[in-house]
Amino acid sequence: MRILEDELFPSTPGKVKIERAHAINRQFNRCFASTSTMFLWALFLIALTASYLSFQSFVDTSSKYLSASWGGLHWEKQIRVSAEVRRPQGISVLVTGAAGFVGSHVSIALHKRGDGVVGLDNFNSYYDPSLKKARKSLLDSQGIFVVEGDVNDGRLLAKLFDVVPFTHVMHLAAQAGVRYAIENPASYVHSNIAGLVTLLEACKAADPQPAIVWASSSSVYGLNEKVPFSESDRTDRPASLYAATKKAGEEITHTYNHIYGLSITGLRFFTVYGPWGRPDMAYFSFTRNILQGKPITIYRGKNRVDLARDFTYIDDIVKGCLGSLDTAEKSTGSGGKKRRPAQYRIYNLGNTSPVTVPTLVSILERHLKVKAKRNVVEMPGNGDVPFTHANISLARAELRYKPTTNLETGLKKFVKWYLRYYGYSPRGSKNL
Ligand SMILES: O=C(O)[C@H]1O[C@H](OP(=O)(O)OP(=O)(O)OC[C@H]2O[C@@H](n3ccc(=O)[nH]c3=O)[C@H](O)[C@@H]2O)[C@H](O)[C@@H](O)[C@@H]1O
Repeated sequence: MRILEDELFPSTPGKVKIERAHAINRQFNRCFASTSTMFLWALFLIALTASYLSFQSFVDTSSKYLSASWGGLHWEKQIRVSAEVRRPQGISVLVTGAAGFVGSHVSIALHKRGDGVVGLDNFNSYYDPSLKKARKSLLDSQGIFVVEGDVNDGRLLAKLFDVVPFTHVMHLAAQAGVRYAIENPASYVHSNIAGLVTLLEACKAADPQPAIVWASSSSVYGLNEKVPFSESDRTDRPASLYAATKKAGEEITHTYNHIYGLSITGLRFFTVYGPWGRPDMAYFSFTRNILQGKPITIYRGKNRVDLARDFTYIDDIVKGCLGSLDTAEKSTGSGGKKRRPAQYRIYNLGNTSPVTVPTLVSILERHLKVKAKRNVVEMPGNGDVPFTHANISLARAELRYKPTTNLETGLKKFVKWYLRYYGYSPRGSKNL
């Protein structure tokens, strides 16, 4: 091979002898012949790969189409039936995050009073999806249809508005949790910012445009120290990325209200708890650990001050959500333009009586009849704030919001549900 190379590419051009030229020629022809064979083989392989890839993408596309969890006449019929209003002056509501904690409760409350409800949920695995599926089964059993899909799916949203002229959207789908933002920041941007914008785009384009009520958070008050927190207080110092995305949501919704005339109400929820709650929250994970005899970690603030939260019971929050939907004015835009200014509101939905975390644990111990193994540590700098406390005068005046369940009573109901749901016998030992 080296000889051939030397001959074909002589170091001194023009020194190839004539008699050797034929030999070179023969070798060159042989070589060319084998190169062209290789070339043909290469072409064949490329063609084979290309056809394999296009076949693969065809299979992908068609299987996506065939296995798509939405679409089709039967699906549309289910949506229409679920969205049917069964009372005079009733509303038809698209509830995002319907298999979530607040979403499932709100959906049931709306359906019970005769409003039309269609749920949307992506059933992600931020926490045990089997709990979300169980909530969905509960909704199914009451005749509420939940579409499996993401708020980032603009096509799906457009289709839903195509099938039903929803009067309202209750937007509760979000990446929740204050401290998880350290681990997975992108999920907050994906759901709380990108997802919100996709939803607002769909609402803007819908005809008629729905009125939107959505979940902001008490965490927007961040490092605010003025208590109780009022809607007019500063919210420009968030302490976590979660809070920052909720604050961004308030600004983004304002923009859509201003430009497109969407009627928008933002609700700042204060640490909502109760039956069918979220396993990532302290009251829930404490209960699990206490029952399993595992230690719980209680964070403590600077100078050994206990952390406190304005824990708010789910039924009170549901009343606040329904009050917001009922008082929401119509959106004023169409075809991408607003005809006149539309309603824009923000409310605190809290309980107005903060309780410290150690007190929360003591209440749980009483209801569970088990002593907790307390491990008190200094609050890590991962987004927590020392306390929350809602001023609810505005919601009281305008939504007739009036919380009635204190932490003692609310946790009793939660524990009752927890023991039953997870199969504990009345004596406290697990029934599995
Ligand atoms: O009100 C809100 O804005 C927020 O309320 C909760 O956030 P958070 O108040 O942090 O609720 P938990 O995670 O249940 O924590 C409650 C308290 O327990 C403390 N904690 C939590 C976990 C733990 O292991 N130990 C512990 O002491 C926290 O520091 C906090 O003071 C929700 O998780 C957020 O989605 C919601 O937006």
